[in-house]
Amino acid sequence: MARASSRVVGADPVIRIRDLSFSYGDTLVLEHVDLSIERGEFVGLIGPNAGGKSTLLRLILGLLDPQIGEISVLGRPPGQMSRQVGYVPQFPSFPRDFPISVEQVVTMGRLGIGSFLGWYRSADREIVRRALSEVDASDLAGRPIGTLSGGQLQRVLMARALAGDPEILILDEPTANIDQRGETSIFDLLARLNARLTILVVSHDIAFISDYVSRVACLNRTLKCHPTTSVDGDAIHQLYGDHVRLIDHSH
Ligand SMILES: Nc1ncnc2c1ncn2[C@@H]1O[C@H](COP(=O)(O)OP(=O)(O)OP(=O)(O)O)[C@@H](O)[C@H]1O
Repeated sequence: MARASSRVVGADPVIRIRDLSFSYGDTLVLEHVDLSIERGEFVGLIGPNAGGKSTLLRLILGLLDPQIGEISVLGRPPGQMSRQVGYVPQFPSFPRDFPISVEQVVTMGRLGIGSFLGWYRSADREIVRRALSEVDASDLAGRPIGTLSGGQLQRVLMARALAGDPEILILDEPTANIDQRGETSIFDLLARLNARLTILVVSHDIAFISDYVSRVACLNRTLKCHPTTSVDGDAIHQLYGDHVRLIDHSH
């Protein structure tokens, strides 16, 4: 099993968040959040339900605008850098007979990048083929998207994000509906991708992700960062009570 990245991470923030606060109406969801993620980092974002994790991701993706504070992605406002950010959303599901193949889903990751007309077409197909191969899903290319298992679907959605040739990969609970073997295999794949991509992944499973990530950001309206070495069960229970899943994967 791959373990936390040993890459040298320099002072080159790809995501910088300063004093960010965000409310939905009267409900304050994020308060004075500061976070700087360096190029090459593999950061786990954890926290209780409704702690604001998905909201923070939406702000980083430029789908929401900060009301107070600043976010920059690769030195620019988030919405301007969407091509450089690959996103794998939470719990997607498709009806079994949804008439789109895996290859077509991954090709959507090229939308807005190349033209699908003329000579770009074969280049796009080659990139899609490579993305599927990188996530070990080449054999799924012709399958209808609705017939995949949870783990297969996650890999395909990762391929879709990779097809856009991003610098940053953001995943919202990629293993929420997957058994432990599938979870290990997805995180081994992320560890491999971390050789060339900065990764931010939301998870509830702190014990598991500690083996992979270099840093854990704990979000419960406010945010605290910990190096993985200092995150233990007691620390997490003090912060969140029983809301965060702690699983011993050593068996
Ligand atoms: N579009 C919205 N309008 C109003 N309130 C919202 C909206 N989206 C989220 N919320 C609320 O904001 C809070 C934070 O939600 P968010 O989805 O960011 O948390 P989360 O940490 O991702 O939760 P989970 O772990 O359950 O996915 C919750 O109370 C949620 O109900």
